Amino acid sequence: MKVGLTGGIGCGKSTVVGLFREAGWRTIESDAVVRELLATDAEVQTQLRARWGDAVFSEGAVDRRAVAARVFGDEEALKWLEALLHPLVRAHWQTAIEQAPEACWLVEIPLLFEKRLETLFDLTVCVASPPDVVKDRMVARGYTGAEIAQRRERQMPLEEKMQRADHLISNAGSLEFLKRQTTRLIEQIATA
Ligand SMILES: CC(C)(COP(=O)(O)OP(=O)(O)OC[C@H]1O[C@@H](n2cnc3c(N)ncnc32)[C@H](O)[C@@H]1O)[C@@H](O)C(=O)NCCC(=O)NCCS
Ligand SMILES: Nc1ncnc2c1ncn2[C@@H]1O[C@H](COP(=O)(O)OP(=O)(O)OP(=O)(O)O)[C@@H](O)[C@H]1O
Repeated sequence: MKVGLTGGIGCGKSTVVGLFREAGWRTIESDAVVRELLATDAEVQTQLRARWGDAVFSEGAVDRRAVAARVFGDEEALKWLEALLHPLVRAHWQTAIEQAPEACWLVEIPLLFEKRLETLFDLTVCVASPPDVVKDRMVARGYTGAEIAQRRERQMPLEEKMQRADHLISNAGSLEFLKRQTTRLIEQIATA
């Protein structure tokens, strides 16, 4: 079973991934794979340095905030970064799944529908939170309102993701509420 998980920025994707993992699922988070590539992949770092120089490095490591400032307001720059990273991210999760194709896999992909990857999965799940709730949670994590808005503008509207997904999880309330729905969904998938 292969499930693709998506949702808007800060809607709770990573939290849902953690709940599936606790339930014994194998999980992959695209955002975490990207962070790993930026932190450790020499070729990716060489490409970033060739494009933006030392301005996107801090003490030898990629400065993600500096990269974000360059790409989220510049469509061409974002396209370039996506072309560099997306094939590597996709190869990462496809290779992992190939090694245990019969296992239950949950793959978190923020741009699941934007990049038309949904056909690669048996089921899709969207986790959704209202914009004001997202803002409070993301500001608490150090993002500014402008940074959140810029990322959101680069994504399909959340309502459309919700309509396209096979299952919806509402993360408008407490963590307990989120956990109850996710547990119920995991049971439903297991017995389907
Ligand atoms: C620009 C980068 C360095 C900023 O890193 P940062 O740690 O601040 O953000 P993080 O990676 O945790 O992403 C946070 C959220 O931003 C949104 N986001 C990230 N990349 C994109 C994108 N290409 N388009 C739209 N939204 C995006 C997602 O909702 C994501 O969950 C990083 O997001 C990046 O390299 N993005 C390009 C690769 C990509 O498309 N990743 C997302 C799916 S594979
Ligand atoms: N129901 C909730 N109640 C309180 N805090 C929550 C709840 N759900 C998520 N959070 C917190 O909100 C923040 C965003 O959640 P999470 O990281 O799971 O979202 P995400 O969709 O993966 O975010 P991103 O788009 O940045 O990758 C985190 O700090 C998380 O701990």
